[in-house]
Amino acid sequence: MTQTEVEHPTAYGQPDGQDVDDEELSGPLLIEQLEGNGITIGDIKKLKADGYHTIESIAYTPKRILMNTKGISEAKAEKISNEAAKVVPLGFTTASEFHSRRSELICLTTGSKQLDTLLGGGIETGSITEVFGEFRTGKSQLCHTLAVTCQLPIDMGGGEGKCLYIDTEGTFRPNRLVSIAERYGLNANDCLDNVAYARAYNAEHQFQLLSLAAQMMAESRFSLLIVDSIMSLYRTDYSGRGELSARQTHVAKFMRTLQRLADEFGIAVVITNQVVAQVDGMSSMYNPDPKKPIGGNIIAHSSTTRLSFKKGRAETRICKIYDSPCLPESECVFAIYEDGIGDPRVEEDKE
Ligand SMILES: Nc1ncnc2c1ncn2[C@@H]1O[C@H](COP(=O)(O)OP(=O)(O)OP(=O)(O)O)[C@@H](O)[C@H]1O
Repeated sequence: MTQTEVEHPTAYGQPDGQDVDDEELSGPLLIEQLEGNGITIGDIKKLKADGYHTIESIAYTPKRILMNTKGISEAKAEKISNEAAKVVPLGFTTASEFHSRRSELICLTTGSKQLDTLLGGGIETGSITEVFGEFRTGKSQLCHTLAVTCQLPIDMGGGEGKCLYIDTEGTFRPNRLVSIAERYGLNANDCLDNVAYARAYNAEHQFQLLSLAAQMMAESRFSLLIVDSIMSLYRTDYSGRGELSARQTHVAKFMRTLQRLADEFGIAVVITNQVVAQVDGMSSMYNPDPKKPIGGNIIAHSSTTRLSFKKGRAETRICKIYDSPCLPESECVFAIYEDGIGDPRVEEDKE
């Protein structure tokens, strides 16, 4: 994506601010561009109804899954897939080309310099970051802060995009965004307008919301998708032991779709997760307070970066890198304030 110069801290899409020039952003390719060569507008409508809004989404999906769309035959799926593969690069690239693409990756600031440093710049776009920890460890507070910072100009640690917020526990509080927006000098109303909020009521609904999300992302620039929290509805909707396998299949489908959205739209995906006591003997022998995130291997393997949050003294919290493809297992201290996540203040700062 081309970096857009923004002189003042203005929320994305603000009429009075220097707006993002859509022409400058090399965004995803809309699925409508596939029309022709035997692919009709009717086929495109059918795919859109199933949540495919970009050529990237087609290119990243196996043919047999495309065939699950009503009215798409095997031959048609083959044709659509081949056409998508002509425009979306799916082959090998050199490590240096990949390295230069990665160095252009945008990171969203968490509000805390120490936490950003720990994360190698902030929350990475194009991948899934999972934040887990006990209640009141600041998971939702981080989500609220990111919902604002993702709107900031890139040179201020933002992603110049809107935020999509899926709330499964009813803990979203827009008034928290107002104080965080003020901290960054953003207009609070514009900031709130740039957050698309949905309350998910059951696991099926949580999944359906991703289809709507894809449609919205194809229409305007988003830089962040939050799911707070990922497993809570699964825990209530699939409560019996016998339902575990069905639950994990559904969770896998949900996570795959999240990753597809991250790839397709270059957005950061942040999910929060709860923890349960770890019961196996070995871990409790070496760890006095063994807690592990829920969701098993499916969540573990589909989250790119996994962060563990713990309570510290007063407003402080500790973040530990639990799993990352490129970051060491280190930790840092951050704090929760009225104006969002920040660095712990020394005594004289507080007065
Ligand atoms: N306006 C505020 N100013 C300062 N601290 C706040 C404010 N609002 C909430 N907090 C602090 O944030 C903490 C709650 O964090 P958060 O809501 O992120 O928890 P969580 O990790 O999401 O837990 P849960 O699983 O219960 O949702 C509390 O300790 C609370 O004191």
